[in-house]
Parts: sequence; C-alpha cells; structure tokens
Amino acid sequence: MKKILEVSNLDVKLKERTLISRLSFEINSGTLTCITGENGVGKTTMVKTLLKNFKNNNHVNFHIKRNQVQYVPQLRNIDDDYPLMIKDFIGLGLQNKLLPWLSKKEKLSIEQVMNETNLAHLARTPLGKASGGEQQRVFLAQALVSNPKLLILDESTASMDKDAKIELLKLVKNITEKTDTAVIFITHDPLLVQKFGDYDLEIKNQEGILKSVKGVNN
Ligand SMILES: Nc1ncnc2c1ncn2[C@@H]1O[C@H](COP(=O)(O)OP(=O)(O)OP(=O)(O)O)[C@@H](O)[C@H]1O
Repeated sequence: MKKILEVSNLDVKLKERTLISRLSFEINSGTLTCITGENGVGKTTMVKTLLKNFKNNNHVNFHIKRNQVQYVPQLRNIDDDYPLMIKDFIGLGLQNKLLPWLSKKEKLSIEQVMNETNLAHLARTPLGKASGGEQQRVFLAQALVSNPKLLILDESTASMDKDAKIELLKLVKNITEKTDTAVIFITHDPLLVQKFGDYDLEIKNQEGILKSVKGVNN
C-alpha cells in the first residue's frame, strides 16, 4: 500500500468563511474513502481545495503527479444530439497524445476500458443516445483510460437510480482493486458507504472525522 495523499491541519475556506477547520487525513493506494456529510458542509469545496493546492502547500501533500488524478463530476447533462461516438469520447481522456490519431496502444487502452466498463457493445453509439446509467459509465471510462492513481467521484446531486449506482460502484471497486487505484467518493448514500467504502470521512460541525467502515461493521 502506497501513500497517495496526506492532508494535515487544512482549513477549507470559501472566501472568508471557514467550512472545515484543521482537517487531517491520509489516502492510500487501493482504498476507497467516502466523503459524507449534510448538504452544504463543504465536501465538494474540500476536494476542489485539495486540487487547487496540488503544489506548494504545507497542509496538502500529494505523492503523485497532477495528471495521475482524475475527477468525475456529478452526472453531466448531455444533449440528445451530442454526436461523438462513445469510443471517441473515452479517447478524449488519453493524456500526453503526441499524434492527432490514435496509436495501436491507445486503441487497445480504449478497448480494454470499454470491456471493463461494459461498454464494448456501444462503442459506435453517439453519446447523446446512451441512457443516463450508460453515460455515467462512459465518464468513468474516460477517467480510467489514462490509468489514474487517484480517482475522485462526486455523486452529490446525481439522480441515478439505486441499482445503477450500485452497479457503477461495483465496477469502480473491481477495477480500482485490480489496478491499486485510490478512490475518493463524495456521497450521500449510507448504503453505498457500507457496501463499498473502506473509510468514511464525515464532515460535521466544521470538522472531518475519518472512520474505518469495516471497523464500524465488525
Ligand atoms: N462558488 C461559490 N460561491 C459561493 N458559495 C458557494 C460556492 N460554492 C459553494 N458555495 C457554498 O459553500 C458551501 C459548501 O458547498 P459545497 O458544494 O462544498 O458543499 P457540499 O457538502 O459538497 O454540498 P452538497 O452535498 O449539497 O453537494 C455551501 O453553503 C454552498 O452554498
């Protein structure tokens, strides 16, 4: 297990308002950490603060490069007419592309991630024609195609149905366990925390308390 991120005594602020004070926690490879807490406590702002302070901050210490972090925001609304094929949309997630066309290796990476996220049969479907759940898998695949070491998922207000969320999280868990990727998952759903979380960082009364989820169950 490798250290991916260390946060110590970080104040999360919005303008002059402190949302979370003296926050400390660690994220290790291969673990899934849920960020929980009521609406408006500052979960999304906290993640944005971490990313903004990627470098040169005494309180935030990433042990990976910026391009090894991927952030999947809440389900985005894609227009029905959005014409890009799913395989091409996923390809946009490839980094450090030198050539305007895809190399053999890049094509293989896209194919592999489409298999892992059960999208192979939709490769040539325009993204706008995919269902909400399929689109969410496409965003995940686009984030995974560059083999991130830290994947941040924000489901704050996403309106996916319960079964679709469980399916998506199962996929995330399988893939990230295989690749030893760390996951930060902002969620309101206690069931998902119990089912998939290794840790729960609960934000409450301007404090963040990290608990081991398995520890709570046992
Ligand atoms: N750009 C902004 N300008 C002003 N206020 C903001 C801005 N972004 C967030 N806020 C406020 O900061 C607080 C924290 O917001 P944030 O989105 O981080 O909370 P959250 O815990 O992620 O909430 P939710 O679970 O509802 O998504 C809220 O009171 C919100 O209204």
